[in-house]
Amino acid sequence: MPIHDISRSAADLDRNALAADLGARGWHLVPGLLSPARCAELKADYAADALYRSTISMQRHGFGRGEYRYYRYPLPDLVAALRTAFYPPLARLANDWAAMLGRASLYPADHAAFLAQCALAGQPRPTPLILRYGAGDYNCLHQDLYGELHFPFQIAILLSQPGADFDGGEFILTEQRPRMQSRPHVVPLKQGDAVIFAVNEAPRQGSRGPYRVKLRHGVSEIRRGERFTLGVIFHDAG
Ligand SMILES: O=C(O)CCC(=O)C(=O)O
Ligand SMILES: [Fe+2]
Repeated sequence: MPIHDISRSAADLDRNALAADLGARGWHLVPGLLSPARCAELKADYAADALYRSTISMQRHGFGRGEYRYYRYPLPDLVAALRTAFYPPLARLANDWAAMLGRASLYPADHAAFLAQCALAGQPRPTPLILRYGAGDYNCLHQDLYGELHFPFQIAILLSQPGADFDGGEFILTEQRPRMQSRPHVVPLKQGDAVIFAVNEAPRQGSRGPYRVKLRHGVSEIRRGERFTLGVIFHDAG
């Protein structure tokens, strides 16, 4: 599968819009990152057991309702390409955020170096995953932290077509602001669109200096049909 267009999409990211969107609301939309054909291929491979290291029933864990599967190493080329290509521009912003939050610059320039840090920190297991929801399923608001070491941004790509393959199933993001009520976002995703969002916290500039907001994401109930998502998380798991 040719993957050069994934690198081009990452290189074409509008850095200013990325920083502005993530800073102001915690998410940035990348329309049409994956073609319908690629979405179809990823969905068809949901049944290919050899590709996955584990399968999680969300209901059993109290995470909601639905199922997801973690890919094993070596990742499918496309999934690996997404991580490799989108990491560098996001790492630059991650280091800017770390500075704003008063931390030392932590993230190396390329993803392989960051994965080596994860492995050294006892987090060697791959985290990219594919999620499948049917009617009545949903994903509770959560954060994908898999250990001490985490990268501040992740990507979710909608593989199904809203209105055709499924109804309902909106991608939801909430910002919990200190001593204030939480602010909800519904991210308008079409098939193949990607949302880049903050994993844990985001720095904000207040009138009395910088403060932090906590972010969580989830999916509202799928009312009809079947909905698949590809989740690209940059840190590995313990
Ligand atoms: O299905 C979705 O849109 C959300 C998936 C998710 O929680 C993730 O990619 O981390
Ligand atoms: Fe998630």
